[in-house]
Amino acid sequence: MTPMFHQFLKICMQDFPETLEYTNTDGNNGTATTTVLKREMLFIPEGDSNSQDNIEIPTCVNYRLHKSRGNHILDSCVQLIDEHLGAKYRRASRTMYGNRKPWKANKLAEMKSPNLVYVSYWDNGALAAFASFMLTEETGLVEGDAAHEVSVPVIYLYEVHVACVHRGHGIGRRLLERALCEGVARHVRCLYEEFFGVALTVFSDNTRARRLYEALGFYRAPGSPAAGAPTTRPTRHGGERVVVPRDPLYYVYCLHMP
Ligand SMILES: CC(=O)SCCNC(=O)CCNC(=O)[C@H](O)C(C)(C)COP(=O)(O)OP(=O)(O)OC[C@H]1O[C@@H](n2cnc3c(N)ncnc32)[C@H](O)[C@@H]1OP(=O)(O)O
Repeated sequence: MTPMFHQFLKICMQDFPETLEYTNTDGNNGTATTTVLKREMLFIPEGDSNSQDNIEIPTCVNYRLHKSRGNHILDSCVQLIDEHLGAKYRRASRTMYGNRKPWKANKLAEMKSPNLVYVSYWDNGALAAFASFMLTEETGLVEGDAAHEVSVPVIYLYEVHVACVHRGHGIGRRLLERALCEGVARHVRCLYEEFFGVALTVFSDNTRARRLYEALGFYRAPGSPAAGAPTTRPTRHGGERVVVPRDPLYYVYCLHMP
């Protein structure tokens, strides 16, 4: 494990709260109930279980050393992704991953990429929410870089999901805004002069998630896929028809934190 990754994990443990709470008030009788979600963190280390770099980090599950717990967390995460976006992934898998394997096999392989960090929150043993991300390098984010070749250090958000029963209580916003952007990314910014900020990929038709990202200041990255400009085509009767190109499958969003 590199000292940088170790430091990154420490920052994540500091900035993501150990519990998340929200209160629900019953509209009929005014009774308030508080739900407390408990944090569990997981990271995917580089190398195998025999690697000397494989160290125990208190309160953060090392996937290679605790495979059974790690697989339980990953399986719960992929199940939540399936509930929320399974239909989209089924349609898009071949284009996104360039093979004919079932999307879940592709997704699980991606989810085990070294240096991914998972921050999950649990409600009595059931996964309530999670975010997964990686400190990595990415191109296509820098304005004015016409060839989209400049590579910058960035926190890439792979997934953020809140189970339906826990939605609309500010959990998504708290995880992204307070913990990831104002917390982790700001702290990483202090370590890295050239650190860019946060980036992510979102299906273009996922309007709810896009609205949340845009509300937090994310914008379409310069190198993101984009719909082309509308064009006109002559009709058989000598008129003109406007052709509006379809949205791309996904957009890349980013948040620059100078
Ligand atoms: C990189 C990626 O992972 S892209 C994929 C993103 N994830 C998904 O699409 C999975 C399915 N969706 C979800 O899990 C959730 O809806 C999330 C993560 C997008 C948002 O989580 P929530 O905890 O519900 O969000 P939260 O309560 O913080 O509300 C955030 C915003 O969503 C909007 N919102 C909240 N409730 C609703 C609702 N019922 N209908 C529409 N919009 C709503 C509001 O605009 C809110 O903004 P505000 O904070 O200014 O009021």
